[in-house]
Order: sequence, then structure tokens, then C-alpha cells
Amino acid sequence: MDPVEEAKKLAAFAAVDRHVSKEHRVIGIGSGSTVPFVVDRIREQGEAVNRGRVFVPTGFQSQQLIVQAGLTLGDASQYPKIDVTIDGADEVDAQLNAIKGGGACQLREKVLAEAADTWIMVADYRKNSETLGESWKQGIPIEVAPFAYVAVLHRLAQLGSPTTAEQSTAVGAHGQVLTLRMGKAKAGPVVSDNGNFIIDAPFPREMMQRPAELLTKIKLLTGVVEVGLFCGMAKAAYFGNADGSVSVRQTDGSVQKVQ
Ligand SMILES: O=C(CO)[C@H](O)[C@H](O)COP(=O)(O)O
Repeated sequence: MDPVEEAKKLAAFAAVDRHVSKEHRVIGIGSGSTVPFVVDRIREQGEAVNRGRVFVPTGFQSQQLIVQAGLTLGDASQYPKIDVTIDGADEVDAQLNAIKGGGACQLREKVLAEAADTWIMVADYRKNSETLGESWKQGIPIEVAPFAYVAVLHRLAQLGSPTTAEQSTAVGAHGQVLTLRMGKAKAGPVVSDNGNFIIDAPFPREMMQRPAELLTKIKLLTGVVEVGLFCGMAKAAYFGNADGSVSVRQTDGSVQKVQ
């Protein structure tokens, strides 16, 4: 297996083994390429355990994973309280703040993170940073109501006062280029599972060092539906390493190596 894939698998398996117990009945399943390993490990807990459980997805991809694994699908509207949610991340800082939304699922991901008694992130070693924005350069994914996207681009640029603003990009005062995320095998923008657009907005390091403050500012912009900054939410983050170990970062900043 490719070393990065192996690292994702290690993180996912370790997180499931430590946080998904037999007693858990309602389990949130996140999005991204690490999450299939989460579902594999949960399946390995056996049919008898999984028969009594319901799995709530953060989007179309995880819904498919749940159905294909033969697990019982639930909806966030039926299960406002979740025992544990395990999700991927695009980057995690030393305080367990995270950038999420690389797969455009941050709205549902945040709903399931908030609903969960325990929210755990799983990722490979490339996502383990001191400060957000160190390795994830494309910016903070921001879900916006389609009709408001140009206004939001302008407002985001103004969070540092703009120099120019066009239809699908804007340049902020710090020279950062904010872009409307475009489809890869589709003409036009990426449309989220909720029918919204995604803006990717990079911010300078000094602002990324205070992610909770930045989150509040962005969230207050009219037209913003959800921001891909998850601050103070995770109980732990599991990072698979290239050497086959797993680093577990806790809320107090401590890091333990397991395996
Ligand atoms: O936030 C997400 C989707 O919106 C994903 O969890 C994030 O992109 C991580 O994905 P991967 O495990 O593929 O690196």
C-alpha cells in the first residue's frame, strides 16, 4: 500500500479501536479519503455489534460508504445526539483547531461534530501542523449561498481591505487570492450537498494563528452558510506516521505515540 494510504489506515484503525465502543449506538461518519478505513474497522467489530447501531453521514460520500458496508443509515434530523463522530481533516494545528471542507462537506461535518459527545479527527502525517495554513495553502473553505457569492468574495477581501474584486476571484489587502471553487469534471462551480457554492479564502499567517477569531469574523458575513474552521471541538486527533506509528494529539497539546 502507498505510505500515505497506509498512514490514513493506521490513524483510522487506532481511532476506532479507542473511541468506538460496543455500547455506542449512534455513530457519525465523516468525509474524505481517510474515512473509508474508519468504516472498514467499524465493520470488523462484527455484525452482532453493528446490528443495533445507526450511522449518520456527513454527506453523499459517507452515505454511500455506510450503505455499501451494509450498515444502518440514519439522518441528522433523527439523531441530534451522537455518541461519537470520526472525521478527516485537511490540516490540524497544535491546539486541535482544524481546516475542513476540502471535500465541500463542512456544514454537515460541523453539525455532526457539535452533535457528538466525542468528536475525533483522523489524518495522515501531512496534516499535522503547528499553525493552520502551513501545509493547506488553498485557503479556508467557506460555504456560501449561491446568490450572495460575489458579495461574500468582496466582504472576505475587505477583512483586510480589497484591491480588486472580480466575479469569481478577489484579492485581499494581504495579496491573498480568494476563489470560487470550480468543478473538475464539470463546467461551473462546485455545488455542495446542500446546493451551495464554496469559496477558498487564504489568510495571512498572523490571522491563521488566531483561528477562532477569524472564524467569528467570517461567520458573521451575510451569505456565509458555514466556515471550514473547526475550533475547540475535537477530543483528539490521530495522525498516521510514515514509520508505521500513530501520533495522538490531545486538547491539552500533549502528543502520545501509539503502536
Ligand atoms: O473536510 C473534509 C471534507 O469536506 C475531509 O474530511 C477532508 O478534506 C479530509 O479528507 P482526506 O481524509 O481525504 O484528507
